[in-house]
Order: sequence, then structure tokens, then C-alpha cells
Amino acid sequence: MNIEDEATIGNGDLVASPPKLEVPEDVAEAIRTLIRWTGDDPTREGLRDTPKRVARAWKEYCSGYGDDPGHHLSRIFEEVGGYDEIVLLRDVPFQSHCEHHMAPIIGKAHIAYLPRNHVVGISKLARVLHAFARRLQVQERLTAEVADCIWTHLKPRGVAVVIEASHACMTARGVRTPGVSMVTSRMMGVFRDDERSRKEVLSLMGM
Ligand SMILES: Nc1nc2c(ncn2[C@@H]2O[C@H](COP(=O)(O)OP(=O)(O)OP(=O)(O)O)[C@@H](O)[C@H]2O)c(=O)[nH]1
Ligand SMILES: [Zn+2]
Repeated sequence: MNIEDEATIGNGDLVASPPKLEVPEDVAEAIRTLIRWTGDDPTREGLRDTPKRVARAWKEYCSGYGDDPGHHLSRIFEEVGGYDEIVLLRDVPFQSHCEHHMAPIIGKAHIAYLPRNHVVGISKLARVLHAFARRLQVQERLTAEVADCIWTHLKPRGVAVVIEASHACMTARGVRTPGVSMVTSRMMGVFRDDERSRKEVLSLMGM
């Protein structure tokens, strides 16, 4: 193995870096046009490879378009020792981009459900979140899509999704107001209909 072709991951293991995606010329040219329009010279040394890097970065930010969120919930576990209380994944960090400015949305999600007959592997809830987040989004739709997906595929007794996020289009440009976070929630089933259940899940989320 050639050490220069490898990338080191957190636990010290070496993994092969993926092959570089081909960037169509019209995509690279669009980015050169943007660089020129904002005031720089896309032919100067430091910017020469930037259009391809930017294009590949955007494919990565938007990789959710190639990811079917419901597919992650297809493997269920029926035998969970009669567990019938809330399952909550708290503080799941995510990144998305707003569809208005294509600026970063950085936040965390709390995803809970009350199982009916079965559960899913807990990582799958985070996979569903990322499949929707890695697209151009508004936070309200992201929140609703995650909740609806769990509701449809798991048919649980309740789903609660709360997302807190900071929008770079508000902090780095425009109104330029740092430190603001937007909070959105979607409650379904018992979490919508029963106040005690809603209070319980919100309290477990630390709200
Ligand atoms: N509701 C909602 N609004 C968002 C989200 N992301 C960005 N926005 C807002 O989308 C709005 C777009 O408003 P416009 O007036 O069309 O765009 P703009 O002139 O760039 O607005 P400013 O950001 O106020 O400068 C802004 O108010 C943004 O803050 C989101 O996830 N949800
Ligand atoms: Zn925006």
C-alpha cells in the first residue's frame, strides 16, 4: 500500500481515499464565473484547482439526493424484551445548506419515537437525518421530513423531532446576527395528542 494514497481516520486505521469524481467542464466554468464576478481572477495559481474542489465539495454537501432515507429503516428488530418506552437519540450533530442562500445550517437534532412492536438500530435514526440534511433545505421541512419518514416506516405510537440550528445566512451575511439559533419541532401520534407524553419527551431532550 502506498502511504500517500491513504487517509488516516480517527482510530488510526488507514483507509484508501476514494477516487476523485470527474467534474464536468460547464460546472467548473460556472464556479470560475462566480469567482470572476465576486472580484478575483480564477486563472491565478491559488484558484486554478478551486472550481473542481468546490464542485466536489458541493456533491458531498448534497449527497443526500442519492440516499433513500426510508431504506435505512427497513431492518427492524422485533425482540426487544417487551421494551415499550421512549427511544431518544439526543444531540445528533448535522450540517445542511439553506435553499435560499446555499449557506451552511449547522445544528443538532433530537429524534425520539415510542415503539409499537419493534425498534430499529439506533444509528439508523442519524442516517435518516443526514439523508435529508445533505440536501438544500429549510429547517422546517428537514424537521418534518425526518419525523414523517420514521412515522411511515416504523409505524410507532409517537414520533418527536426537535432541531436547533444556526444559519450562516443570518450570522455571516444579511442581518449578521451571530449567536441566534432556530428551533423547530414536529410531534406526531401520542406526542402530539397527549400532553404528558409530550412533556416527558421534551424533558428527556433537555428542553
Ligand atoms: N423559515 C426559514 N427561513 C430561512 C431558512 N433558512 C434561511 N431562511 C430565511 O430565508 C429568507 C429569505 O429572504 P429573502 O428576503 O428572499 O432573501 P434576502 O434578501 O437574502 O434576506 P436576508 O437574509 O434578510 O438578507 C431570509 O429571511 C432567511 O433568514 C429556514 O430554514 N427556514
Ligand atoms: Zn439562507
